[in-house]
Amino acid sequence: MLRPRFEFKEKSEIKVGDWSGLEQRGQVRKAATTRKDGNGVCRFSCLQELVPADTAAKILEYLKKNPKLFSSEPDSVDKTPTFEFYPFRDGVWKDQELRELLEEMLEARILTYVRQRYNCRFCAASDVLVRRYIPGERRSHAVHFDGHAYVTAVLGISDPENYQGGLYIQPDPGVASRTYFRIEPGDLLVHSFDLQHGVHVWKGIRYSLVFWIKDSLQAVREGTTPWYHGLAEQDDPDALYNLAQNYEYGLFGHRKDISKAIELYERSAQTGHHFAQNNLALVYRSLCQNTTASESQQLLQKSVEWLQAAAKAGFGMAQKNLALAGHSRRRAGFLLAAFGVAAAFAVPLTLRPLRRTALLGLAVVAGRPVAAEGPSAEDAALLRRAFQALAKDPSRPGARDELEDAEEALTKVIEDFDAGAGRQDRGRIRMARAQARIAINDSTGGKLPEKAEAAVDDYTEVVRLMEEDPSGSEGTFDYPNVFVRRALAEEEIAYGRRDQKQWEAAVKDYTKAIDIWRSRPVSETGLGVNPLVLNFRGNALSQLGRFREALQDYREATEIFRKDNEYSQAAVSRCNEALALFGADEASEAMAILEDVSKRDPNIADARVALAVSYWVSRDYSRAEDEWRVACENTDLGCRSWIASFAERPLEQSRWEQMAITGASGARLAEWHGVAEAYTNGQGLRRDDAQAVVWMRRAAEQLEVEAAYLMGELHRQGRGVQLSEAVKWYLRSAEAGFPKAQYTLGMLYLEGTGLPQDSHKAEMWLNFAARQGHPEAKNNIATMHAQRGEVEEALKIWEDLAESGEPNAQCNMGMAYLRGAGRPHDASLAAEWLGKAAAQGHQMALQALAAVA
Ligand SMILES: O=C(O)CCC(=O)C(=O)O
Ligand SMILES: [Fe+2]
Repeated sequence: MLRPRFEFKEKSEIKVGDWSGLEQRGQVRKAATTRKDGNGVCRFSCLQELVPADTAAKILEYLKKNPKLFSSEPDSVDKTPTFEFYPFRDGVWKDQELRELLEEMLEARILTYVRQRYNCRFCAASDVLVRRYIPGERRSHAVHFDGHAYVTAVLGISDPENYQGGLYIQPDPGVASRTYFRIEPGDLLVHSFDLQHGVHVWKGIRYSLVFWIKDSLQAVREGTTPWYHGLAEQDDPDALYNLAQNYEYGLFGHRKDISKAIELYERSAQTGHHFAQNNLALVYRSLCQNTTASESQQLLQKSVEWLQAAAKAGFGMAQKNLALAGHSRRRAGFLLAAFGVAAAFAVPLTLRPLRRTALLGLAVVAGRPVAAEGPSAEDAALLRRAFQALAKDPSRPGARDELEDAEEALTKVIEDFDAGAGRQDRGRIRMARAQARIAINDSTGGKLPEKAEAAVDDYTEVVRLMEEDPSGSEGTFDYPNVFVRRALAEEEIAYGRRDQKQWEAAVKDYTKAIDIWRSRPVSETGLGVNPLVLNFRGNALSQLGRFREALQDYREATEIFRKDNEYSQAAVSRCNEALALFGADEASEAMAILEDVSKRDPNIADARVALAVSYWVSRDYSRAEDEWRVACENTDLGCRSWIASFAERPLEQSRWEQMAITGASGARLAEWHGVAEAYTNGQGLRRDDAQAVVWMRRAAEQLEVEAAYLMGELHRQGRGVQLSEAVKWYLRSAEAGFPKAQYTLGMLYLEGTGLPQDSHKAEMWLNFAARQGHPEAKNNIATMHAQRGEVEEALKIWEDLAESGEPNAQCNMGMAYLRGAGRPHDASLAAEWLGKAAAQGHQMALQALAAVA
């Protein structure tokens, strides 16, 4: 494909020291300008063969011969490896070979030219670095400014015939304004700190050599950026932005000073600087944590407004952040992790259990069984299919048959495999069967409560397995989750059989989970009590008429949601609180809360629904209908049937009255519970999701590699992206070198989900991800080696992973030493590794350790 190329219009002969040749000059207008910033153009130039082409060739040869020079340390910005190498750092040469090739060139030509052109007599080089872009590794450097360098010079060393794309400039916020430079080996491209640029190598191999130059030797020595101060005073938008960043992070000799950063970002953002707008939005958002609820709301408002400004201008990074804005860490991870029933399908079910199942069969070191026989090939295939069925949308046509097959298959695997399997694996398969059973019940609209009962039995068995070894299970995140899932299954029985006792069982299980969360310091797990589960317990307590206790749960949930800036979730909790207040005969307080909620956030359908019910009961039909209408504009949840019930007013009146405030609130709450649950499962938030998808897609279309990956994740979270589209974006992101996308794509090929099953491609992508340090990909690759009897390769990877603390790998190392498989037998090393794995709750290691002792 042809990428638009930047064409230099001005060309002239110049002399630089002993060199004379062609200087090409170009310029672009900047997106953000002020009157005082030198009329808003950015100039740059390219010197043809300033460095002899054969020197460039020698450099390239040296780099290709020494791939180890490149660091695979993660980038501070996107956390994927940088693949950069610094032969010259902070003014000091580190690599003799390149010094010999470059030192003279740097002094006599590069710096001489820069001093001339940029009118800075004392310019000095601070760093020289090499970047490489090769297949499987990162292929892009997102659009940016070189904030730490006054001037940057890029020396071409790869033949542009050997790659597509490369270094581009992007004058506007949007990707459409991108044009690529063609840089021949030996050519030097020179630009200043205010050039918006990036790199995307579409195909082939590219190495580049970058010189970072500061305006004085002192700035090099001290690692500072003095040129911004004067420019910022003149309101130069780029200087303001770069300086703000220095204050935000405490970089380049600046002490960290958030208010200073905000002041500078604001000034830059006002001029239309989309980077400043984006960063400012993120700073505002991060400040929410330490303020009161109302201040938080204001900050969030400002944050979203700036993101919208930049996103609407077409800036991909801001579009991605805007898509993420409604969903903080707790919501995204927490909500999905905590649910059984409907959200179970939103959890990235496919990959995790599959990885485990892969490991199940592969729990071998050197081809020998560790603690268990793997499942037979037939059973492994059954497992795979069952997990695939579970990962799909349960409301699709034909789901029920597939789910029943899955239940049957999992039952068979349990029968075949249980005796030999480790405790964790037995637990996993039962969790999956319980999920299948719940899904079957759900697919009939709750008409098969016996399936929910059978699921409860599965969860009970999982609890038993976990409790066989409390030290191993208490530490895992799964343990409280099993109780939550069992409670949700009990609720299904309660509905299906109208069995009040089941509500008590559910309360008990929620309590167990909540108590476990409470007993764990937040500093350790980073999670604390799941506020959604507090809501669930509140609902179950309400079902039992224990409104006072329910109130406490709802109020605590509200507090937690507010701390997390989850205002719409907090509003749902407050609606619940209001309903419990009705139940407790505190109608006026309840109404006050509902009115407050709907005033603050008119889009919270929950409050409208509750208000409608209240008005209805007080026979104020027209206000009731108004509230309903607004509610229905915000959710299509059951609205049609409810709207219909308005039409049959006389008939339905008694039903509403039954649900009424002073009457049998149980029934009303049951109805309500359905609404609330649908909300927390994300269905009621469809509008937000739609927005998120729209912005995320735009960002992905701008080749934001993370946004492309996140499009796939939105599919997995069941948030409005089709599998076929998700696969397309995973592929794009993976091809651009994003490790998480490479891993996911590998797993999709392995499973044959959304793509034809292909184990070669699977291994290729997993390998790319593994080479970039993705731990789960490394683990899977090691397992694949072990399966093929390539013991040494497997152990090399496991050793590395084990040292970084990965428990599976630690267990495998322990077993290798224990068995003398691939490593000399060594009981003490074996005990050491097994002990480390066991300390992290690794079941197999615990068993092996017990056997050793
Ligand atoms: O690879 C290149 O040509 C330049 C990379 C770049 O922009 C940077 O490292 O800041
Ligand atoms: Fe750069």
